[in-house]
Amino acid sequence: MSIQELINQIHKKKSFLCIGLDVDLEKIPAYLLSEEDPIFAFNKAIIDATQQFAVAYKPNTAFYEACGIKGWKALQKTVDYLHDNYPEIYTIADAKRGDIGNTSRMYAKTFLLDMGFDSVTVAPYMGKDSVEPFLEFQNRHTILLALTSNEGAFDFQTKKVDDLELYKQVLTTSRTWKNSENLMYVVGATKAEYLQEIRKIVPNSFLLVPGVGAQGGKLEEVCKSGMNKDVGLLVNSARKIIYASDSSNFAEVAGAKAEVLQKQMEEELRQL
Ligand SMILES: O=C(O)c1cc(=O)[nH]c(=O)n1[C@@H]1O[C@H](COP(=O)(O)O)[C@@H](O)[C@H]1O
Repeated sequence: MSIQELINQIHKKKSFLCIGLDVDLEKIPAYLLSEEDPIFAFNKAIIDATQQFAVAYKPNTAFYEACGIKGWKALQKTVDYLHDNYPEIYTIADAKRGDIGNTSRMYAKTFLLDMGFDSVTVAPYMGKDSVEPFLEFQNRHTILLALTSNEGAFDFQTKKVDDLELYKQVLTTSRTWKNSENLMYVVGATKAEYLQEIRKIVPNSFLLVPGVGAQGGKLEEVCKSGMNKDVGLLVNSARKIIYASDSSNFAEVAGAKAEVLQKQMEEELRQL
C-alpha cells in the first residue's frame, strides 16, 4: 500500500488506530480453544468488530511463532483475511528483524513478499546493509526501531555517540540509505516528550507509536508533538483492546474500546 493510500484511509475513517493482534492462548476466551484454529477464530472476531475504527493491524510475530507451525498458519490466514475482506487496511508484521544483508533479504522476502504484509518492523543495530534489503520493495515499508517504549530504551538509545543520542543517529543516518522513502520509525508512546526533537529530524515520516493503553502512554501527548501535516502517526494498542473482555461478547467489547480511541483521534484530527 502507498503512503498516500494510508493517509486517505486515515481521513476517511477519522482514525489512525493500529490494533495489535498479540494473541495469547492463555488470554483468549476459553471456549475458543475448541475451535480448529483458535488464534484465527479470535483474530477474525476482533477484526470484524474493530475494523471500522482502525486503519492498521499489527500482529506481533512472537505470539504466533510461539505456537509453531499452527501459529505461522494462523498468521498467514490473518493477513490474507485482512487483505481479502478489508483491502484498505494496512498490515504490519511486528517481527523486529535485521541481520547481515543476505539474511535480511530472506526476512524481507518472507514478510513483504511471500506473506504479503505491507510493512515489517526492523532493528537498526546492524546498520545500513542489514536494513537496505527491506527497502527495495515499492509500496512496502520498513519500520525502524528508533526510540522504544520500554525502560531498557535508556540503556543505549538515549546515550550519546559523537555528541548525538543514538536514537537521533538512527533517524539521521537511516535517511541517507537507498530507498529511505520506504522508512517509517517506531517511537514509544511512553516517550512522547521526545517527539518534538524527533520531528525536527524526520518531519515527514510516519511514526508507529505503540504503548498507548497497557503501557500507560497518552494519546493527547503523542498527538501534540508527533502529528505532522499528513497526520504521520499510527498509534498502536493491543492488550487494552483485544483482552478487554474474556466472555462471549469479547469482540463487541473490543469494538467499543477501539471506538473510544477512534473518537479521541477524530477530535485530534479536527484540530489538524
Ligand atoms: O515495535 C513495536 O511494535 C513495539 C515497539 C516498542 O517500543 N514497544 C512496543 O510495545 N512494541 C510492541 O507494541 C505492542 C504493544 O502492546 P500493548 O502494550 O499490549 O498495547 C507489542 O506487540 C510490543 O511488542
